[in-house]
Amino acid sequence: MTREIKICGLSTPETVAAAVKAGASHVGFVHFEPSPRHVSLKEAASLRADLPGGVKAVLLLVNADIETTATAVELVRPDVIQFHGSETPEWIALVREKTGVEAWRAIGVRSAETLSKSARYRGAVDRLLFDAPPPEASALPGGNGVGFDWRLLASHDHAVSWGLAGGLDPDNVAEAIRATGAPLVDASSGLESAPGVKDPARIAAFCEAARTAG
Ligand SMILES: O=C(O)c1ccccc1NCC(=O)[C@H](O)[C@H](O)COP(=O)(O)O
Repeated sequence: MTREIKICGLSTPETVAAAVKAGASHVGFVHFEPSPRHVSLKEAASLRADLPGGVKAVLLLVNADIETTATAVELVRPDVIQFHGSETPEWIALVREKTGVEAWRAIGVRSAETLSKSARYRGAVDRLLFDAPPPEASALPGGNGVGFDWRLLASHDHAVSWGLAGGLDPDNVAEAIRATGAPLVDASSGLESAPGVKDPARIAAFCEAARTAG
């Protein structure tokens, strides 16, 4: 199995190029103004335009309304929309049907019950991204550099394609893969030298560690 690697929260051509060079299968662009990784739709479109064919563009939206979602798809032409708020299966299924764009839903994993309840997205999404929940009410919905108990995933019967996120970095990603068997890994803040500032060396190290994990 070729493990997929998503580098999220990219905002410059140089770091997008670093992710591509490192072998990322997906690059993520966050369109959510409170995030230090926020990019405008025009910036996301420009970054996306330079991607080679084999690397997919993931646009991160958080409870975006229909106008923003439609404009985002028209401008950015993402390969994937990652819904990272409280979006329902019905909403995601509607957007997916109307736009034809692959749909992921991030799930903040608090317990085994969270995982079992995520089955309600089956048929509405193409992938679930299991992430840590926001550490406190004031935190961002994602990109917090926080992990969760990977053991919950080891015993979960996955009904939907999935990926692992939350506090991953070059030093722990191999262990995360060994512990969960994740077919896709996703990282953001653990690859930064400062909030929103991606470090090309950490991107390369993360991709290498993920690629060579057992
Ligand atoms: O990265 C952000 O700033 C962000 C803000 C709002 C919603 C989602 C966000 N990131 C989504 C991702 O897919 C992150 O890669 C994921 O949450 C893992 O982040 P990290 O724990 O920092 O690696």
